[in-house]
Amino acid sequence: MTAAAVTSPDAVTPAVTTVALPDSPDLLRHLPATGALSWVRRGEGLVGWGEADRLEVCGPGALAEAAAWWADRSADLAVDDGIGVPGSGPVVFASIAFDPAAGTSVFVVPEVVVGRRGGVTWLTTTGDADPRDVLAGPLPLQSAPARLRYADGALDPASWCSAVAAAVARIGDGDLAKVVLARDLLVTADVPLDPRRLLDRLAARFPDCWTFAVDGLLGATPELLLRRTGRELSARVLAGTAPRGAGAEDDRLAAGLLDSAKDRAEHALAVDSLVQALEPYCSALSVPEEPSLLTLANVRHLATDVVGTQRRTGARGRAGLLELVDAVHPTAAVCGTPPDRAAAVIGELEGMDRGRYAGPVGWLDARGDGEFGLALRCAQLSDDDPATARLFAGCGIVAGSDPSAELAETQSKFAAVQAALES
Ligand SMILES: C=C(O[C@H]1C=CC=C(C(=O)O)[C@@H]1O)C(=O)O
Repeated sequence: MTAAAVTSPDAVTPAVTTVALPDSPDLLRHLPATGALSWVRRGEGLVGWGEADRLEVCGPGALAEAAAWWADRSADLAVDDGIGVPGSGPVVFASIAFDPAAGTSVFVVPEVVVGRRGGVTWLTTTGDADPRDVLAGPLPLQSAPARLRYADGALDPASWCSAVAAAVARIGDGDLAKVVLARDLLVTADVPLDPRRLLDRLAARFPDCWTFAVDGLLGATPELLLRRTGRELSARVLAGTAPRGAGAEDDRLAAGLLDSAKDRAEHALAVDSLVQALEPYCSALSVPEEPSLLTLANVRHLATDVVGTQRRTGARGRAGLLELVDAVHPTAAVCGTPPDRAAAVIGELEGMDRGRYAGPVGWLDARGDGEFGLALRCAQLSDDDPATARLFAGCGIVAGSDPSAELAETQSKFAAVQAALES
């Protein structure tokens, strides 16, 4: 069966030009009020806007279809790239559904991109895009909403805790080893939400995360699903979370996370799922034996940075980034172990459509380099009402998980976007 795709009707083959820009330390401030595209960490990355081309795709084979579409489109472009680094020249931003066979994945080729890497800043334009707005300098942000109202999403807290208890019982019965259960929270502001303000606040509070935006899904994710630079592949796997505390309590919580057998088991399943999927594509793969701690403003995670080299020959050596993403997603950081049983339990117990939450999000260039994170700590802005959004947070459930502790963990994770909305 082929995937159902919606593309721009009369795509032409425009010219793509990349030129150096004077240093521009705050990429996010260049974004216009609507249509923000972003992948920024510590002031480097890419922002974009406008749509030179777009693909929406859904169904079995969706990512293979998207890869063929991008190969076809990018091969046709007349490219003048005076910079020649990953992310310069033609790029496509992507936000892939958690389940690409059932949900819609979105690919956007911007008209304008501003990028920064290793202190070098550039501007890429496609077709007749007019870059004068960029060169005019950063735009002011709108003021924060005076009032925000929160409402339960699909499940209220008590029902979600029952779902966690049911998952723990399934794990106890031996049906599966781990499942990631998520919940959503609805937010309504007294004024339209300003995506630029949200991105600005997220980037300031979460410098170690990737601040992303594609087609109204905005967030700051700490988890790198897969980066490809030439034949080098890298990932940051996260699973196992502790709250932050004040003073000595914070140190105690950090030590407790590193020592927690439950969190280590939950983490190991996530690392194993990535490694097993990536290994066939690699001639070398380096996986630290012990996880490290990643400390964020709201939570701490167990983290493992994996680095590999893609095979030089054979079909797997030629696999593009989207094929690799298709192979590794969903890891047990967002789905579970074994993945098919975990996906069934998610469908049965979560009571909501994840959409693009917990799906791969990032960018890809015409050389095949790119970066994909997992869309976590994020908000889906509503198409219908610009003052409302849906926030998401999930937790890995394993043997011994306590529903009320998992509920508290979702609240700590929601706090990332809530703080950005409120400041
Ligand atoms: C599914 C989420 O987080 C994942 C990533 C890091 C830690 C996780 C955990 O400890 O449960 C989750 O696996 C989320 O933030 O919505």
